[in-house]
Amino acid sequence: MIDYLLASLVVISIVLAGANYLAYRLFERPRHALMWAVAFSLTALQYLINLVREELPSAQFYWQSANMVSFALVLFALWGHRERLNLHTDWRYLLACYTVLSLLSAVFIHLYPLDSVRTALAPGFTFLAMTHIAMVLLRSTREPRLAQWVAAVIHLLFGLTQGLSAAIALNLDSDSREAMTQLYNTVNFGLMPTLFIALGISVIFLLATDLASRLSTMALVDSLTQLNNRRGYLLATESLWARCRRNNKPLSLMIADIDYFKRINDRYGHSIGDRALQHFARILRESVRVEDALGRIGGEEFAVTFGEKNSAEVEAIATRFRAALAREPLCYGSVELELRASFGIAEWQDKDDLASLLKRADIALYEAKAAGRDAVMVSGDRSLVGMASNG
Ligand SMILES: Nc1nc2c(ncn2[C@@H]2O[C@H](COP(=O)(O)OP(=O)(O)OP(=O)(O)O)[C@@H](O)[C@H]2O)c(=O)[nH]1
Repeated sequence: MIDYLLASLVVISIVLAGANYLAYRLFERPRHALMWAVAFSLTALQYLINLVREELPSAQFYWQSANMVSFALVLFALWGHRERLNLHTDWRYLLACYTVLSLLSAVFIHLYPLDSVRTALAPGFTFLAMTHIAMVLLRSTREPRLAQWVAAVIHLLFGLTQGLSAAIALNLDSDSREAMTQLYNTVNFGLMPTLFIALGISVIFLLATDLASRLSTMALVDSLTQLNNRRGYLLATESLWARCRRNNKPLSLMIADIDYFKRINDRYGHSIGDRALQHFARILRESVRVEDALGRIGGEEFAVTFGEKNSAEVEAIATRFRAALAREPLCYGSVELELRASFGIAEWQDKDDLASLLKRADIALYEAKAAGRDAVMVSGDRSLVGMASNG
């Protein structure tokens, strides 16, 4: 019966290792997925060692190998979680931890054979590591929170079961050895497999939700400048718009378009053109507040929506931004490029919807370009009247 259970756990561990490895290969190669793949492979090995226990050369060999594999798999699992949350982990510290634990295990198997300690070492360490994982997951501010909370609770439950195993194991050398062995087996083979499977699923759930949130970010963010793309910008603007409307506050929109950008591409090549876009985006980001909605809405066209600001205030921001552009030319190798841009600004009026506001800012931009470029134009009442009647 126990052999069947162990064989199933070997297969399940291999499946979980494969799923993690696939996640690693198929999507941007996150290192933590690879570490978890190694951890689950080692878990498969550990269950296999248990399965073929009788065939091994000696009990000491069984205990030492089972313990060493167990320490390694737990360390890889922990490392993977820390890596996923961008927490610095010194591998030398992990190696030192592994060496000390393996030596301790050897001492209690060979030098001072103590059933209780050699049995308790692995679950005791797993308890500490799982508690640590649960804590870092709970403290993490990374999205998605729900998947992390689920994983934290399961890791904590798994850790507590391991802690219970360790506590029972520490009493193995007492008078009630038989009862303790029975209790130890009940926890290990009754409770642990279910929690182990739940833990494996929670890790896959973490990878899947990470992937989903990465994909939705990619759908809203421009990969070149890391600003919102047009869709992301419109979404951000809609929520800003709703807030300003609710609070009866002004809202203004600015479109900025780099002048003669085609010439930069033609003269210096596309990669310098890309750098110019990144340079422009960085200065623009630094010129606005985090709460403003900012995005790259076309090739060399950027837009910012300012909550609680009227057009005169935004005009002043545009002027400051132009000065920053002049102060900070793009320097790349021998190339030194001073970027210039034209700006169209429109302030929200009662009859505006987002499309008409954007259109008015666009018309003002067109006027700035027509007036010779490197200029800021604010949408006037005349165009406002025209837009409002359009719609
Ligand atoms: N390097 C680079 N170029 C891009 C990208 N997206 C669009 N472009 C180029 O941007 C240029 C835009 O050219 P135009 O629309 O004529 O604008 P312009 O030369 O800035 O002229 P004005 O706006 O009238 O001052 C085109 O040559 C596009 O190929 C990009 O992601 N990277």
